[in-house]
Parts: sequence; structure tokens; C-alpha cells
Amino acid sequence: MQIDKRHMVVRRELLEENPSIASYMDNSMNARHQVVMEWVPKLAKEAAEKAIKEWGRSVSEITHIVMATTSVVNMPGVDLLVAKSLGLSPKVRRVMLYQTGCWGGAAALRVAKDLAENNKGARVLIVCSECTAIFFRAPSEEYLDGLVGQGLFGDGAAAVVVGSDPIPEVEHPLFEIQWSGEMVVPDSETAIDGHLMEAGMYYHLRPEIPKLISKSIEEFVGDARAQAENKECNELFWAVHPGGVAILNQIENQLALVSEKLTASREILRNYGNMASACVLFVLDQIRNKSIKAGASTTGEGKEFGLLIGIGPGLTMECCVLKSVALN
Ligand SMILES: CC(C)(COP(=O)(O)OP(=O)(O)OC[C@H]1O[C@@H](n2cnc3c(N)ncnc32)[C@H](O)[C@@H]1OP(=O)(O)O)[C@@H](O)C(=O)NCCC(=O)NCCSC(=O)/C=C/c1ccc(O)cc1
Repeated sequence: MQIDKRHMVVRRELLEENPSIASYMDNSMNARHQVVMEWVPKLAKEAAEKAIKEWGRSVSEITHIVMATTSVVNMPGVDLLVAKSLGLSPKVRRVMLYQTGCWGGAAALRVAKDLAENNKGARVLIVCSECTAIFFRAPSEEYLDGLVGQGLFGDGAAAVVVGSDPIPEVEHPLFEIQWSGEMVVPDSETAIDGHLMEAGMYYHLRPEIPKLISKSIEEFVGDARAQAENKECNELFWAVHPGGVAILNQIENQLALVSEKLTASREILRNYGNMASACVLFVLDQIRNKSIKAGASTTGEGKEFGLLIGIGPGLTMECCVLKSVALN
């Protein structure tokens, strides 16, 4: 699996308090709902506060919130809980992305880009928050792909503020979102599916997922590279969703990437597992932190352009072309 560590709110005590979650197929949705309604907003708030602090302006200047989660279904949306807990204005404009799975982080960036560019002065808070309590269950011989997911998935949240026309000396952009695109891999609808049942979220991950992705990745990346001065793959930096080691290996081989290109994705996989929508933002954070630490000339490992790629149910691939920022 190449995962050393994951963080999960599902611990022994929680399972003792909620034994239905620890069963394979007992009715457990009530218990799960309580857990994810507590933790998805809690993790989101923590991540958002860090992002807002780093951005450096007041919460009152956040005009929009875009939130992604696959871990909870609720009305009103959990974005409202998060907005309230952060003290955002009741007039903040909200977009909630549910059930996008692992392409949610990249999709949130796409939506935020369009909002920021079409609303002068807009500052869009993106929050991605995921909690595996919605689908954690006991193993069963009839459900091996569930065991694969159980070994892969972790809890986590990430946030970022997106805007246009940054205020000099006040706002310090890290990357510019140059372009965004999406593609559904042909005939892959059944590769990842998930259904909310009395026993919680029940999903399937077909073993052919990595192969299906590798069949379409070149075409998809070709569209993106055209928006990045047609740079060769190895002239870009890469923030690929670490869906699993086989997915990263297939992409690396298919695009003939040198091994360092996916280092950040592999490090996030190793230290956090697959946190669905939040993962690509963790990877991007890792890239800019390492770039700064290494004394690189840009936030993108010294490269001018990079691709951020989310991959999830559909199979949907979502890509943002990012332009890095010069580091002094
Ligand atoms: C990490 C894996 C699982 C194992 O890698 P490995 O240790 O190098 O080993 P192998 O790839 O050789 O696989 C070992 C065994 O596991 C089997 N296997 C391998 N995937 C499978 C399989 N999906 N079934 C059932 N047997 C299998 C595989 O066939 C093989 O069986 P065997 O030859 O009999 O030993 C690797 O195969 C891998 O990365 N697979 C792709 C993982 C994957 O599908 N990722 C999910 C992408 S979707 C996503 O990110 C989010 C979805 C999501 C959805 C809902 C949410 O709420 C939130 C999120």
C-alpha cells in the first residue's frame, strides 16, 4: 500500500460506543451520521482557520465558500455550519459539492476560479473535509474491495483562499489557476460507485481503476499541456491525487515522468493515506513548502507551470493548470 500513517476519528472507543459501525452490514446510518456531522465541520473549521490566518485578511472579506465532502449528507449543507463556526457573513455565497469523491478538491478550485474571475473583489474560501466514519465497517470475504478502501482511506481536511487581482503587499499568492478541465474516462461508470444505505456508504473500487486511468491520461494531459505553453511533462510540476500507489505508478509510467515528479503525491499518500477531496490540496501544500525549503526559484519546484489532477467516481479526471509564483 505504501502508507505508513493515516489519521482517523474512528478509534476503539468510538466503535465501542457505536458497535453498529464496527459490524459489516448492520443498520448504522444514524450512528454514522452523528459522527460525521460532528467531525466533517470540525476538521473543516480547523483547516479553514489556518488558511485564513495565512491569507492574512479578515474573515469578513470572504465573499464565497465552496465546500467539498463525500462523507456527509445534510440539510442545510455542512458548508453553512462551517461558515457560521468561522464567523463568515450571513451574506456569504455558498456552493456545496457533495459526492465528488477524490476529484472534489480540483473541482472546488475550478468553481472558485470562475467565481473569483467573475465577481470583482471576490475572495473564495475552499474547504475540503472528509471522514471515513461514513463507510468504515468490518471486513467480509464477499467485499475485498472494501478491504482495499479500508487500507487506503484516511480522514483529513484542507482549505485555501482563492481570489483575483491580489492586493500588493497584503496578499501573497502561491499559484495562479490558469485553466481547468474535466474528462470522464470512457466506459468507466462502474469502476467506482458508492451508495448511501442503512448500513452507511457502501462503495466499490474495481481492480481495473489504475489501468482505466492510464488509458485516458495522455489525452487528458495533452489538453492541459496545451494551456501551459505545450511544455513537456517533465518540465511541469505535478500535484496528482494519490488515489493509491498503483494509480501513481500507472500515471508515472504512461507519461514517462521522472520519479521525482510524483514525490509530493507519494509523501502525502505515505503520511495521510487517501483523504479523497482534501488530498490534492495537501499535495500542493507539500510542493510549495518543499520548494521554499529547497530554495527553488518558484513555488512549483522551480517550474513555471504544473498540473493538479483529481481522480474519482465517474471515473472523472479533473485538472487545473497552475502557474507558479517566483520565490525571492
Ligand atoms: C494499493 C493497491 C490497492 C495495492 O497495491 P500493491 O500492494 O502494490 O498490490 P497489487 O496492486 O499487486 O494488489 C494486491 C492484490 O490486491 C488486489 N486488488 C487490488 N485492487 C483491488 C480491488 N479494488 N478489489 C479487489 N482486489 C484488489 C489485486 O488484484 C492483488 O490481488 P492478488 O494478485 O490476488 O494478490 C493498489 O492496487 C492500488 O493503488 N489500487 C488502486 C486503488 C484505488 O482504487 N484507489 C481508489 C481510487 S478512488 C478514490 O480515491 C476515492 C474513492 C472514494 C469513494 C467514496 C468515498 O466516500 C471517498 C472516496
